[in-house]
Amino acid sequence: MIQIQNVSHVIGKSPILTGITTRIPRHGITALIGPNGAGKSTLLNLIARLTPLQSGQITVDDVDVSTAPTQELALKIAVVAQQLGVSSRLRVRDLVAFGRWPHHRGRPAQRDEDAVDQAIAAFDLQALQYRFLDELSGGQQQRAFVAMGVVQDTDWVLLDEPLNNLDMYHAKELTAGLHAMSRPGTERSRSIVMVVHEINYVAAWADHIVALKDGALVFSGPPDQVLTEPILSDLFGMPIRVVSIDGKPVILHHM
Ligand SMILES: Nc1ncnc2c1ncn2[C@@H]1O[C@H](COP(=O)(O)OP(=O)(O)OP(=O)(O)O)[C@@H](O)[C@H]1O
Repeated sequence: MIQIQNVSHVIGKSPILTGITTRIPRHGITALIGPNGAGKSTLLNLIARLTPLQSGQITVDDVDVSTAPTQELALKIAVVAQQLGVSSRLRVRDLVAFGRWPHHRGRPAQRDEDAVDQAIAAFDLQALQYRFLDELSGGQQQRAFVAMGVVQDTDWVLLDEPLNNLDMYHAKELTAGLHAMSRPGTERSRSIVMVVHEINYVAAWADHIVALKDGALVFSGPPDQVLTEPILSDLFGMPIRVVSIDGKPVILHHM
């Protein structure tokens, strides 16, 4: 479980997050939702210690992220931050293999190569694995970065907008793949925390939702409690309808 206790964050004099207290359950997919600028990426980066915590406390399975040794954290949490342009002449396979670094610390063994092979296959990257990253489309790059996060073989995988740039087929394949690997009871069950804007993917695949607005926690809980017309309309400041098709919620927001 991730426990977030009274976390606040400021940049300069601007409050970015205020007094966030919530829990993210082990296993399953947790979606961080909310409008642009709500503080979702900031919270994800604080959990992963990409941004130093200013106040409050965050523990991941009882490990305090502020004080945990880097190696311990790297074996517990993988993070795929938003990709803001890739300039490097790095091949896809080399990028994915970076995810194994916390395990081999510079001396890759056969099991590391096997893990890289598996991740490359799982994210449909075989045909692209020897291409340079700057020769890929945005969606192909996105899949390579997610594969690098998953190959790290951690209990927790944090992803910032992993569906960015993906076509419908690959968005569904990626989400279904993350969902499968997060089921409790499977051999290597991960807990996935991801920032998602595509609200119908949240409705279809999330097990738990954390909703933020203006740096504050608006709601957290299971989808059937959060994905309601009043909560979503208030969260995004627009009229939103929730209908049921084949017993599943479908969110209409474009009319
Ligand atoms: N380096 C920075 N300097 C100043 N303000 C920042 C900085 N980084 C982020 N912010 C501000 O912090 C707030 C939260 O940003 P954050 O990226 O966490 O939001 P978000 O919910 O992930 O948004 P989005 O959906 O647009 O990705 C925003 O108002 C943003 O402008």
